[in-house]
Amino acid sequence: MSGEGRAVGEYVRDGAEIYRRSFATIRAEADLAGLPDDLARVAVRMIHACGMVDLVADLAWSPGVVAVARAALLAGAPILCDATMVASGVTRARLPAANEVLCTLGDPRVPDLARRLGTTRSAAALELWRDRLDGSVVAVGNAPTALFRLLELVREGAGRPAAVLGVPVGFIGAAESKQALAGNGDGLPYLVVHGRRGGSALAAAAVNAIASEKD
Ligand SMILES: C/C1=C2N=C(/C=C3N=C(/C(C)=C4\N[C@@](C)([C@@H]5N=C1[C@](C)(CCC(=O)O)[C@H]5CC(=O)O)[C@@](C)(CC(=O)O)[C@@H]4CCC(=O)O)[C@@](C)(CC(=O)O)[C@@H]\3CCC(=O)O)C(C)(C)[C@@H]/2CCC(=O)O
Repeated sequence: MSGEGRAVGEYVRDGAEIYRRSFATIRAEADLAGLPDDLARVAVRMIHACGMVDLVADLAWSPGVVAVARAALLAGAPILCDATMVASGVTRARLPAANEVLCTLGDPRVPDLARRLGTTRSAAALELWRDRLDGSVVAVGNAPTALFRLLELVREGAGRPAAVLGVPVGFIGAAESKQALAGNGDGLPYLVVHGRRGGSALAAAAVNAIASEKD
């Protein structure tokens, strides 16, 4: 009923305290026991971005992926993002080497490329990654077709990312693209959330956690 319930004034206003309590709640409720320590930190931040403590059950990763991705960022690797939403979510102040954060989806050449290649704009945008792919950290949060295309590019020898954070969301191709990444026979380091769940916020949260040792 309107006018009843908690008074509007009673809520936590201290940002640091909100983060502290959130992370404590996640650590109390999520089953992080099976995760390496560095990945547990990443998982906490990803759960923080989506509110689902059971996300851990769908995580899959290649051994050492967090260390590999962090080393690449420390060495100045660019972060290649499928969606501007992912790129916008990356906290620049956390990046260890003022890393470039690149999303080519809005490039004016992309609509024509997509028509010519008969694919989505998200996948066509990766054609403009060719000279940046080697040693990069790739974050796919939205588009399954981008993740599929990335794997094709790697197969074609276009370049080899240092690590791929593959968490596209959705119903058509999302689960399959993540299975393809996790099953890649190219030894490409990866982190995925299997199934339909994912999203730009999760991809950005993973980058933010890997980028900095601060919570
Ligand atoms: C099929 C697509 C899906 N999009 C999803 C969810 C969201 N997408 C948003 C927005 C704003 C954008 N999505 C595009 C990437 C657009 N989405 C697609 C495509 C049609 C194909 C991608 C694919 O299947 O691989 C794609 C267009 C394309 O040709 O590539 C976007 C570019 C469309 C546009 O506005 O131009 C745009 C991204 C903009 C950017 O950030 O750079 C949503 C915010 C939806 C909304 O607008 O309401 C939402 C965001 C989800 C997120 O966390 O990222 C799905 C569900 C992922 C879906 C793919 C799978 C499916 O089952 O449908």
